[in-house]
Amino acid sequence: MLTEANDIMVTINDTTLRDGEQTAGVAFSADEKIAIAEALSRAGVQELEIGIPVMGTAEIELIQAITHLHLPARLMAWGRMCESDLLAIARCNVNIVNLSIPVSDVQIKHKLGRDREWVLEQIQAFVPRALDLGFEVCVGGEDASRADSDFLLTVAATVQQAGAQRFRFADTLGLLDPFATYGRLNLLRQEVDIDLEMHAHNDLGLATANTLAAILAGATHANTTVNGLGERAGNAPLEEVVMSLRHLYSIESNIDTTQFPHISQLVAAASGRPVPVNKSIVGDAVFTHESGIHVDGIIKNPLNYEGFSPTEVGREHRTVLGKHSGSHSVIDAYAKLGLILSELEAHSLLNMIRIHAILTKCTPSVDDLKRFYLENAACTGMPS
Ligand SMILES: CC(=O)SCCNC(=O)CCNC(=O)[C@H](O)C(C)(C)COP(=O)(O)OP(=O)(O)OC[C@H]1O[C@@H](n2cnc3c(N)ncnc32)[C@H](O)[C@@H]1OP(=O)(O)O
Ligand SMILES: O=C(O)CCC(=O)C(=O)O
Repeated sequence: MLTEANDIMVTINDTTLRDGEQTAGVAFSADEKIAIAEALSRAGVQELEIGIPVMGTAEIELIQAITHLHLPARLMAWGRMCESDLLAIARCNVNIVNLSIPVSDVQIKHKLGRDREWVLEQIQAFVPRALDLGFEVCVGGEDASRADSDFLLTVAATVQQAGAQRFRFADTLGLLDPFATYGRLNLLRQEVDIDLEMHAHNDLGLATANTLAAILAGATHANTTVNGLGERAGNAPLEEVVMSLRHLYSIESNIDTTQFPHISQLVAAASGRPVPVNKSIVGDAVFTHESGIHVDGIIKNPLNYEGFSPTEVGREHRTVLGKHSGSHSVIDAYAKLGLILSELEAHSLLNMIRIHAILTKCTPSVDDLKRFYLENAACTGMPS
């Protein structure tokens, strides 16, 4: 049975600075990492996964630079569940350590050359050691979506018995759909009492949907990245998960969503990965309307064509003229220039606007509109 959505509390753990930076070709500078961490924390993101200490001294220094900011956000470092990574993490002042271990047979055998028993022994050995170092411990189940179902439950039970506070379910290859995600997380929820975190990848375009499904099934934490940055097709975008939770399920993450455009631009610039114009929530064009019927509806009442107000995410509606405009759009656009049109003038100008849009594939500028007005007046002999 579905959990009652309004009883659900979700903690966002944003991994832009870990999995986000793993995007091929992306490397943040120290200043960029600090600026992103500050912006996310200022917006109210509760947890940040900020790096991989075993990468070396430079990375540890960067992680330490962020811990020294004493941000309100709780900080997590990532490592493999092995000696070298735990020793490196021990040099960092983070609150939470994520110790990652493959849990699918394919990775246990073909990546590590080990067996299931070894995985359970590692968990039993390393979780207490990380706890002794004073960290809150999350065990990252890499490739959990391809793990044998019964073994995954044994892993989760072992994680709980070992004393860890959280198990991260990683759909490492982005292979699940929301129904399978719900089923997997629901079984885990019944097996253990510890926190569960969903880490989704977007290879099939389902990262947000799978993250929501995991939360409805009882996941307490959602791993996200700004703009959906991350390995290959990326992770679940922060802005999509937060807005979907709010608008689909009335689950409030207490994040200042008006900060999304700023954070998105910051990450886009630092990563060199521009935001597609049609990217939900933060794309440049997602609150821009051209179609005549839509613009007419928006002019009459924005509720006609908005699922949520763009002001909620620090944006505003924009209407433009083009091939699909109607006469109301034209009258409105000219009124904004102080020119009151008759119906007849609006229709003539609409024809000129359509021709312009077809020839140039651009919306007309203010200068174009003024020129069309004068040309139309000259043709019809009307006073301009
Ligand atoms: C799904 C994920 O996103 S996991 C996170 C992936 N992120 C990254 O890899 C980014 C940072 N990585 C790095 O800087 C480097 O890969 C390091 C420092 C972690 C390791 O570097 P190297 O020691 O040179 O090893 P390399 O990366 O070539 O190979 C990975 C090794 O880790 C092992 N490994 C992988 N996962 C685990 C694990 N959870 N526990 C233990 N060992 C692991 C592999 O088996 C391999 O070791 P092997 O040669 O003994 O088989
Ligand atoms: O094990 C983890 O913490 C998750 C690692 C990861 O990024 C993934 O599996 O996609």
